[in-house]
Amino acid sequence: MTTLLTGAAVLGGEPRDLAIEGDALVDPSAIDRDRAEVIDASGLIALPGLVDLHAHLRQPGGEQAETVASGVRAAAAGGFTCVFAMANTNPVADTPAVVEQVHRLGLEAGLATVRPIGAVTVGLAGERLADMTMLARSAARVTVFSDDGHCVHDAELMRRALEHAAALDAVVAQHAQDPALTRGAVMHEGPLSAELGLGGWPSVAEASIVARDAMLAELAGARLHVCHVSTAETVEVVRAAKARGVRITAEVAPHHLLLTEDLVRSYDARFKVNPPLRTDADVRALREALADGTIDIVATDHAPHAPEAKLTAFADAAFGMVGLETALSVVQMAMVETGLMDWAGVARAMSTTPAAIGREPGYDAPLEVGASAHVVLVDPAARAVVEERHLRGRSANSPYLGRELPGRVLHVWHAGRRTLADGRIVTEEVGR
Ligand SMILES: NC(=O)N[C@@H](CC(=O)O)C(=O)O
Ligand SMILES: [Zn+2]
Ligand SMILES: [Zn+2]
Repeated sequence: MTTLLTGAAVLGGEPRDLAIEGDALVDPSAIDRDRAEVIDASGLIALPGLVDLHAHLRQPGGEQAETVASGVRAAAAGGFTCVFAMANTNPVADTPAVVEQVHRLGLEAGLATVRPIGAVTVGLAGERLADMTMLARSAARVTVFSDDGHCVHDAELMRRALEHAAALDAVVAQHAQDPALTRGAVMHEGPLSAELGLGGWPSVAEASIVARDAMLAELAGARLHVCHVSTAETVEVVRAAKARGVRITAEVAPHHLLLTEDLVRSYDARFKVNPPLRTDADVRALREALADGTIDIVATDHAPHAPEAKLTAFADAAFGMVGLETALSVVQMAMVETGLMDWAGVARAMSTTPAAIGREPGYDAPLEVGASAHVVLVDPAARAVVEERHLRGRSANSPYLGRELPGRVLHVWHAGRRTLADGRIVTEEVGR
């Protein structure tokens, strides 16, 4: 079966045709056009399948909020063809049994590749290292390790984790949050937290851990990845570490590129996230850092929560927001429509580079003939108010409900198989 996509602006550039045959992109001039399914892609932008290095799929243990199967539906709806699943499940993904279970659930669900992230420490307790070598050598071939949700706070443990990771060509993804500086913290620390009477999370609690970890990574000769950078101070630390030649990469979550702390005035727990929404100055610094490459990638930190976890007082509610379905639209709004980044830059930040960090093959030659057919067609001119029915995962804790966002993901192919058609999930994929 051959599919011909005609006239798409490939990576936002000049319109040309793309052809998908089997699991690969082939030369459109070399196919039998009479036997191909033709999709008119004029006016649409073709991007490579998006890769999310940071999503919470909640299975095992949190199935009321999300499952691997529901998570990949949200992923496909958002244009993602590969999702790295965070380790803070119950049980924690600190053994081959758990990472292999998540990996297998991903294969059963289809729609996208699911790559389990392994825990750094047993039970995410920060006391002793998980058997990282066993996780890397398991059938799930773990390449990213993270205690996300918790900071690996003990410097000696972090040093050893980085040394193990270096030996495995893996990366440690740190949730940078000094626990002592953030006790009781539920929002950004500043005049607004004082006014609202809510515990404050100071920027230094993030930047200080990143500074320490950059030095440890340099010492270990290891790769360090910084999860969800949220402040201007952290951007400066990452910039300085890169200038020194430290092997450091960093991600920003879409919500930190668009939303600010004033939303917390509503006391609506949809706006409660860790790290918290920050200030306008932070948003500006994060956008500039993503545009200039100081921040390498966008990762969703998709964090679904059941309604009960959010329908409480702000201080008691769970941290986290869903983000797979809306990520590309938010990046279009914050980066492309502001002129800070072109679509080729978006493809780098949301596909090529996260795949390279996670050692996921098939994304290094986006949309070139011979490459794996991970393809997304986006209508950049569409605009829509986000409603619950647009969210395909199990949870609806989106900060964008009721807000208009640009862009619509229309079609997705994962390794040549259609996973989204006219914005609808192609369910034949499920169960293959
Ligand atoms: N981001 C969040 O606010 N929450 C995440 C944990 C995390 O990413 O730190 C979660 O697992 O719910
Ligand atoms: Zn985190
Ligand atoms: Zn997270």
